[in-house]
Amino acid sequence: MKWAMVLEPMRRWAGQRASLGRERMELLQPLRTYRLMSAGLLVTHLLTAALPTASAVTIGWLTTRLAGVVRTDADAGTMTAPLLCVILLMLSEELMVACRDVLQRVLARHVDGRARERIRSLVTQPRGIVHMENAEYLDDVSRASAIGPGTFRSPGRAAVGQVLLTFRVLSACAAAVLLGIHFPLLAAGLLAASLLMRSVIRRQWMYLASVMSTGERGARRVRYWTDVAGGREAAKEVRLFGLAEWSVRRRTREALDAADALWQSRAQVLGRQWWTIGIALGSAAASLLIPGIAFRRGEISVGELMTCLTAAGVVFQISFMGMEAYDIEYGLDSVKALRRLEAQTESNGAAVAVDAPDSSRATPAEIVLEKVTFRYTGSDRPVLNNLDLRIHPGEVLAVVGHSGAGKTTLIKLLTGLYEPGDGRITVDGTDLSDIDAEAWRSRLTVVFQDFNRYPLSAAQNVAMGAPEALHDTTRAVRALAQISGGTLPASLPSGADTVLWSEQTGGVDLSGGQWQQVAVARAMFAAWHGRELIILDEPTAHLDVETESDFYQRVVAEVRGRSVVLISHRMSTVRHADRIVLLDGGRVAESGSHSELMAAGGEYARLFRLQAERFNGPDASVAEVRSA
Ligand SMILES: Nc1ncnc2c1ncn2[C@@H]1O[C@H](COP(=O)(O)OP(=O)(O)OP(=O)(O)O)[C@@H](O)[C@H]1O
Repeated sequence: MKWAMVLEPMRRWAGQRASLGRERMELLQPLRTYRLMSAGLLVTHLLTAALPTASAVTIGWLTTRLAGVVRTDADAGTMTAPLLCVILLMLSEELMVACRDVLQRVLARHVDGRARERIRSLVTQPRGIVHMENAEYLDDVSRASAIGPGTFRSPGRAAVGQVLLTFRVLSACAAAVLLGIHFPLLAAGLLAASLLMRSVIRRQWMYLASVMSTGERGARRVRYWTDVAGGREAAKEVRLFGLAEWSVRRRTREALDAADALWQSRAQVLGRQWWTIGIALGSAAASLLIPGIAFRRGEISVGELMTCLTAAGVVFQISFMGMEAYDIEYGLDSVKALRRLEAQTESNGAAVAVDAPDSSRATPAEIVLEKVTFRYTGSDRPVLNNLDLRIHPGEVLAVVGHSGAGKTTLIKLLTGLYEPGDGRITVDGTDLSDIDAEAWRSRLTVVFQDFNRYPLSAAQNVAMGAPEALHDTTRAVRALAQISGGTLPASLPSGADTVLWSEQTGGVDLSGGQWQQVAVARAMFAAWHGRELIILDEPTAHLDVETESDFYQRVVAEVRGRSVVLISHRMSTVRHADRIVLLDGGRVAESGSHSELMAAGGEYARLFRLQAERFNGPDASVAEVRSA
């Protein structure tokens, strides 16, 4: 029992050391890619580690000669050789440090560049993005991507920092051996005390680094409120609603809250410094007194005294945390976050590619949703619940339903951005999860409600619908003209070449409706470039009545032959669809053509009448309903 009490902490300590060693070795892995530079770095390190010990010996030699000159009137020329050696060693040390620093910087940049590339490929992976809305995932993206010059997390600086630290320890050990020739106990004690001090300070910094790491979410909130308080996006509402002062106060409060935990931990760490100060004072006193007393007693010469004092100084230096220690701790945080992102991406399951992009298909695929259930992370309520839906090849399917019914979620499942929790989606009988995500994406196009607005020309903004055909400006302009009845390109200062970004000279910003025309033109352009499934989420929400009334002829008829999924709250937009489904309670509650659903007199008919009444009054509604 007693043995167990002693052995258990030792076992735990050994386990911690081993895992620390593994983590540190992992930091060095990326350096293997740059063998030549890494070899150069090792050479400069070896020399900079050996030079302080050599300097200690030479300073002792010089002091002995100096004492000889002073005491015995010996020829001053005897000092020339040791003096030259000291100067040469000092210059070499400076030169080596300069070379080492340059190599370190270049290597760190290379490693960071690779890490950034890896993060980019992970966060832009084509499949399964539901985890991206996870706060933990976003924390890890922030931790992993805050790298490079000017930021404190850098796997590159951590790697070169680890090499530097190893050589600093080696240099301290070499100096301890030199000191140990005369004072073995002092050398062993000083080395142990210096390493202990370093370990205590390191633990404190690790603790602070972990507090900083958990502050990512707070930092994101501060960035958000900074944008609200001073950014362009929120400027209109902030000024109109008189929110300027309030938003600045809110930002300040968020910033103080975010900093609070760190300040408290810093105060805690500072309060515990007496420990390290005590060890430092004891070590310094022993390093000066023991050789000093030995010299007074005549046990060592003045040269040996100088050698011992210089060597003790080199050993003692290891107790100080250089910048490399912070680089290691913070960089390690970034490396661990990257590993977690990799694990998360793998757990999302990279699909086996069984299908190739095929834009030359004669008919679009049949898409079937079988008993699909989906709930968002952290929510018990399924948004889609045992949903069955078949999208026939080439049909125009309208999806309607109340706000929050799950229409946009359905799109994200169809496009493979999300994966069903239960049930499955098949494309011509093949499970969507078995189809290569990128190949599937190349067969469809989507206009989301919050589509992207690129700071590019109008034509390029349209052509982003089929990036492989960015050069095809003719069709991009045609799509834009088609959706706007020719008005949009004509109204722009440089036509379709006008950059849609007011911050660029000659650039302009568009109205909400004009932007929507660009987005819909993007879908048409994509259809002309072989996309077989066209998904439009509220494509007419911002369009004027005239453009909306022509929407079907201008857009849907134009992409006939492809399957179209059309989501809209505007019944006038959806009524011409081949089939309309109404989502309710996570399932398809009604399905049929406009006239079938009107005849059935269900929820769709009620919603249609309600909208018709609003536009035309109750009488017109009756006429509209009859004619439907
Ligand atoms: N990222 C998310 N995390 C958690 N819940 C979400 C998320 N996105 C949507 N939801 C929830 O899922 C439900 C369905 O949302 P969805 O956007 O699919 O509805 P919708 O039918 O498209 O609504 P609308 O017609 O207003 O666009 C809503 O209750 C919404 O709160």
